[in-house]
Amino acid sequence: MSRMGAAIRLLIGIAFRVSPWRSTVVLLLAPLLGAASVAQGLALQWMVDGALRQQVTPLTNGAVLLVVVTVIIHQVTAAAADLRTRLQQQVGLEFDRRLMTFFAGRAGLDHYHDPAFLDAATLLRARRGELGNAFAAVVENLNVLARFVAAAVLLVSTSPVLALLPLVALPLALATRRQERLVAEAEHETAELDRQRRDLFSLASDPAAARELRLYRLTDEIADRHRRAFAAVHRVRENARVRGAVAVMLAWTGFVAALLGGLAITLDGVAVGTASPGEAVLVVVLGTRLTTATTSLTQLIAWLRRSLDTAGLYLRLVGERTAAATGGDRDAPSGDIVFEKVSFTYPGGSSAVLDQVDLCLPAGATVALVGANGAGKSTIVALLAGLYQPTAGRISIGGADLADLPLDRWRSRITACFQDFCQFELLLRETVGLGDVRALPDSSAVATALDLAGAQGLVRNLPAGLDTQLGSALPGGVDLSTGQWQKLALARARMRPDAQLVLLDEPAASLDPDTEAALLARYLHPPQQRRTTTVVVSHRLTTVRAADLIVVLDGGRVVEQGTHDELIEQAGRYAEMYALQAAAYARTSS
Ligand SMILES: Nc1ncnc2c1ncn2[C@@H]1O[C@H](COP(=O)(O)OP(=O)(O)OP(=O)(O)O)[C@@H](O)[C@H]1O
Repeated sequence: MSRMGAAIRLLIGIAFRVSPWRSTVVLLLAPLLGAASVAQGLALQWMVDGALRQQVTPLTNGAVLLVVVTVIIHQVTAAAADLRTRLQQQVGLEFDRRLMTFFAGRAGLDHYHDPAFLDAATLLRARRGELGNAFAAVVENLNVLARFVAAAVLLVSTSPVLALLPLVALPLALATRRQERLVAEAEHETAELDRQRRDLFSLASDPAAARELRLYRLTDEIADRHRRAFAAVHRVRENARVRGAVAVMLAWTGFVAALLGGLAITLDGVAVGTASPGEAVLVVVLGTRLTTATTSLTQLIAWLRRSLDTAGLYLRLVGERTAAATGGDRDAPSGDIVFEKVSFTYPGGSSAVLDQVDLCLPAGATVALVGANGAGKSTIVALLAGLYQPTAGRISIGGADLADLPLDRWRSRITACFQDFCQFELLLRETVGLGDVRALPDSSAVATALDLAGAQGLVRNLPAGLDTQLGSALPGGVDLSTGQWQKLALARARMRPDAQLVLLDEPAASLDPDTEAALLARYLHPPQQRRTTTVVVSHRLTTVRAADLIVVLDGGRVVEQGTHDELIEQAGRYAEMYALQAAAYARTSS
């Protein structure tokens, strides 16, 4: 109940924040309209009794009341619905804004490893449209509640026994509530399977997978898995719906029986003269109203419950995981970046992928991280970017613990080209300029960044130069090769020329050898600029041999480090890998 209360408070709070006056009007009008509709029954009672007793005053009063109430209800309902729809959209928009900030604004990536988070996030993404409607559900329920109360009050004035009639709706409401709860539980229970089903759908419709799906003829296999996942999800959810429906049906039977009983009592009263024919009309009208109100109530309660469940999901997801504090304005001091006994296990992982790493990245140096697949190179890059926190040990920058530095400030001092860089399908100038949002409108900064990344030639060949729309799915959009996208990602990383730390994770994986050589020459033999520390992850040892420091990782440990010459001299792991690569290169080029 307290969760429901919190969800209602959240919805009403947001509505008042986005539009106080609309919220006030909508929340006041809903119960007023509900109560006013019952007055139509009263008007009919006056008219019938007035006509039978041949009294003009009650007849006229009844007629006037009926006309006025009907017109007011009609006009005001239309206006209130308009206001409510607009408010509903505003509330939905506010939830979308909050969710985007929540998902994209979280400091690290830990939550993406948490299955419970992923399930809740998938459910919330799929049902987020309901958050705006949830406010409407609250309003409509207020309206129906007012109709019930007003009907009960009027029925008491006729016969106290009849006042019990609205109470018969209670089991119906409870049964409907139970059905919704069962369905919601089934949805939570099957959330993971449903997420897998959606992933399969995305896989089948994702252009990135299109080639392999066709080549390996996987479409049927994927469709089959999707169908099986759907059937399993549907079975559980349908089962819950049917179990709930049985109770709802029984409650309806009870309600209809009570309604007929109430009518019989009143008609009996008319027959023996203890009730007027007008009162019988009132009971018929209110009984009909009660039936329609109950029908709406069952639907509305279902709607309300589901909406509140979605709002509760939002509260659980967002409320319990407030974004890590990134406040403060302390910059990282300049100086060496030092790993002291750093160990790391991915959230939910069972074994350490970095094991007591001791490492010094000298300020201003270019450091190459090399090693076999899975050695831990990208994990070191992720820790340096503050995307994860070490499980043990500490990373310091110029002596200051990275864990104590405001993450936003630290991130503003670094720049990166990640292994799985993002293909922002925007105007080319924006795709690059996003590397420093403040400089986004600055064409010369974008041009310099492109130049530094060796991507000016690419821009010259595009129809609208910097203003070319990227992404073939967009009208007039141009798609690029993976290597060209990578050049733009590298240019993006050049938008912060005064960065303290540059992270390049396989920056040349998609580049041709000439471009790669030219690119790495810029990083490995930087001009006078020695304030920037550069970390390059690469498998191509011939291209990183000029680095100031080469760090060899194996199984999450640093096994060797030194300059190229020193490592060759040591005749260890690096020398062995280097010799193998050089021999392979000599074979392929001869
Ligand atoms: N997101 C993740 N969740 C869980 N484990 C991960 C994740 N990313 C990497 N790992 C594990 O951490 C280990 C180190 O991975 P990492 O990506 O750092 O290696 P790498 O040296 O960069 O490899 P590669 O050369 O293949 O890019 C691997 O064993 C991998 O299975």
